[in-house]
Amino acid sequence: MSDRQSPMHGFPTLCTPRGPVPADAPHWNPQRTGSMPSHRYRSAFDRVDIPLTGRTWPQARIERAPLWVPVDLRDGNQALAEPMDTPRKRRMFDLLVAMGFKEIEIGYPSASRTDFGFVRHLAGSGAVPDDVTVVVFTPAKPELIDRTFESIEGMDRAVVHLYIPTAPVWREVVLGRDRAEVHGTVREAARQMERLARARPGADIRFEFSPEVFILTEPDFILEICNGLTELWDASPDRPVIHNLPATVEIATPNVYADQIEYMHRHLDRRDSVILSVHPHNDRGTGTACAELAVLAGAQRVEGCLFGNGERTGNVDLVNLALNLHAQGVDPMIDFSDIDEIRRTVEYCNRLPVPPRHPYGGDLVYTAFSGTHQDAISKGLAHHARSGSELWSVPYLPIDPADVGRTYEAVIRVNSQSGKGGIAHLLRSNYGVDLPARLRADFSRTVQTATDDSGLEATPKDLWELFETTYLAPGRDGGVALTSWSTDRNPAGEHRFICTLRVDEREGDYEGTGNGPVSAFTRALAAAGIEVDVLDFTEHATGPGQGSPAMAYAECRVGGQLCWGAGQDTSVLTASILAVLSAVNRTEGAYGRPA
Ligand SMILES: CC(=O)SCCNC(=O)CCNC(=O)[C@H](O)C(C)(C)COP(=O)(O)OP(=O)(O)OC[C@H]1O[C@@H](n2cnc3c(N)ncnc32)[C@H](O)[C@@H]1OP(=O)(O)O
Ligand SMILES: CC(C)C(=O)C(=O)O
Repeated sequence: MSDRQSPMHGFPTLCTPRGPVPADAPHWNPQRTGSMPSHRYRSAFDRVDIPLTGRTWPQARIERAPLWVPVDLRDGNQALAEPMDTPRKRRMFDLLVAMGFKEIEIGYPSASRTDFGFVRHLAGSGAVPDDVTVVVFTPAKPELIDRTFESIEGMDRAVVHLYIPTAPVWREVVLGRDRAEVHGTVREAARQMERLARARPGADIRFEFSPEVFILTEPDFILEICNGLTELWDASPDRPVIHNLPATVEIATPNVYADQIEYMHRHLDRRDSVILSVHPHNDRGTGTACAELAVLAGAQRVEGCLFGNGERTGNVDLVNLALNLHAQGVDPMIDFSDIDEIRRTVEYCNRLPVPPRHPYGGDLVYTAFSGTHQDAISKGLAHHARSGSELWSVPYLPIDPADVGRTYEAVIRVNSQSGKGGIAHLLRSNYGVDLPARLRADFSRTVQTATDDSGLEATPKDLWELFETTYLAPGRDGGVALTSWSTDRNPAGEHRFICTLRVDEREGDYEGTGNGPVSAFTRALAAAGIEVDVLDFTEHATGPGQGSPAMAYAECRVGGQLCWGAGQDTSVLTASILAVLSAVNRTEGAYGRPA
């Protein structure tokens, strides 16, 4: 293909390996330009410098779950208009324990009486299992560090989490201190923590440090402070320090965060004595990607919140992250077997709703409305059931909804975008009604007209009622009705159908013979002047056991027109007769239905 014929002809690439598109690059995009004041912002590459060469994270794979640390009770809580009270905090804490989290940040005890009170409540309640460690958060202020240690008095174990702003704008504008002064404050705070911990020889108190807005801080300054703390706290493999590197406010594409984490992973001292932790937020909507790439780059611990609550657009969503691993065949080490109960508890504690499209937990995430998706899911589920394989590969469903306690009922829902596959699936799974292939197409036209008219979703009950009025009712009370009937069979095997038929209010007695009761019935109809050919006929039981009603379907040619009918009865023969009668009565312009 010559360059001229290429569909890409005239479209310059939008990025270069080293920087932005040159200013003199041709304008190719026909949309309106210059309507947004984008010149007021700088590229992340002009704000951060990462001296990483030979990055390895793009080739890595996540093979084990990192240590997940929920911060719902601290970072999540500080973002709520109405912070959690002690009962709500306790509900959240108990949920996190029940799900299997082993390290849980429980608050900022020096911030408020409520936070302090909750830590004291946990200290005295016996609610912290032996294999769970709580984390308490403190700024680098002496009186607040004292108060933080007061809050954990009597606890066997805890992580005390120190933070300080380190990024240039925060140093200069918020703290009003230079690098040396910030470093000095951190060291003072760290020494105080060490003293206070040493004064409690019976307790296992470990330390965590977060340089706030790590992603905007000079890498050499981060290393200076973190390596200084590793030494000062004398971290060892038995008593590692946690260095938590937050993307406090996301500013760049996730690959940039990955580079920043890999750089730290390679340059932090006493690496075997450091737990490298990350704390992404979601300002660009890429918190999950940042956390995943950070783990590829060497992070071992991830802080986040359930369903992504947290400051502004939220902390990274631990449900999303952990179930992403599950969907890749990696055990997330957290129990999501009743995701709806988890969601209800989180909604109660945060007083915030989880949106219906939220990954893995939203109301609609295992639901298909559109016809082709429904068809594929329905076939996929049936294939999966037949195959007996444990491996999940059902189209459009990244995980088995049953893994998170969802049923298949909500997977397929019908509206005007739906097709015959989904409709048939709902009738089969809810009512045991297994429509023959051509009847599916016939009925789906009726459903589409109804849902187009109403603009609403049709529930399985709505579908059943529509099926009943469309196919079953005409067999029972149409223009042609059976007042009474009986069948018998002579010794030669020939069937006889004897009946009283009411045709348009006139009653008469008729009889027909054939090689089966249904063909004998069509002869009786012919005797009454109604010409019927049965072209296709099927029947099945609608449930297990002898008493379950039978459903029969008949595709008939009635006076030259093709028409489907259906009948239901505990007797297969009665269901079959009703199906033929339904087709007769459904024929346009014939015996009741207007043309
Ligand atoms: C990114 C994060 O999530 S950080 C955590 C943020 N969380 C919260 O703020 C929730 C709880 N906080 C609070 O309840 C209050 O901020 C308190 C009680 C802790 C402190 O309240 P106040 O004493 O009124 O101070 P205020 O909230 O205005 O804090 C700002 C002061 O702390 C300083 N500061 C901010 N962070 C830190 C820190 N990590 N270490 C030391 N000083 C800090 C600021 O420079 C400012 O100092 P200044 O008063 O000398 O200008
Ligand atoms: C201080 C840290 C842990 C934090 O909450 C953040 O940066 O978002």
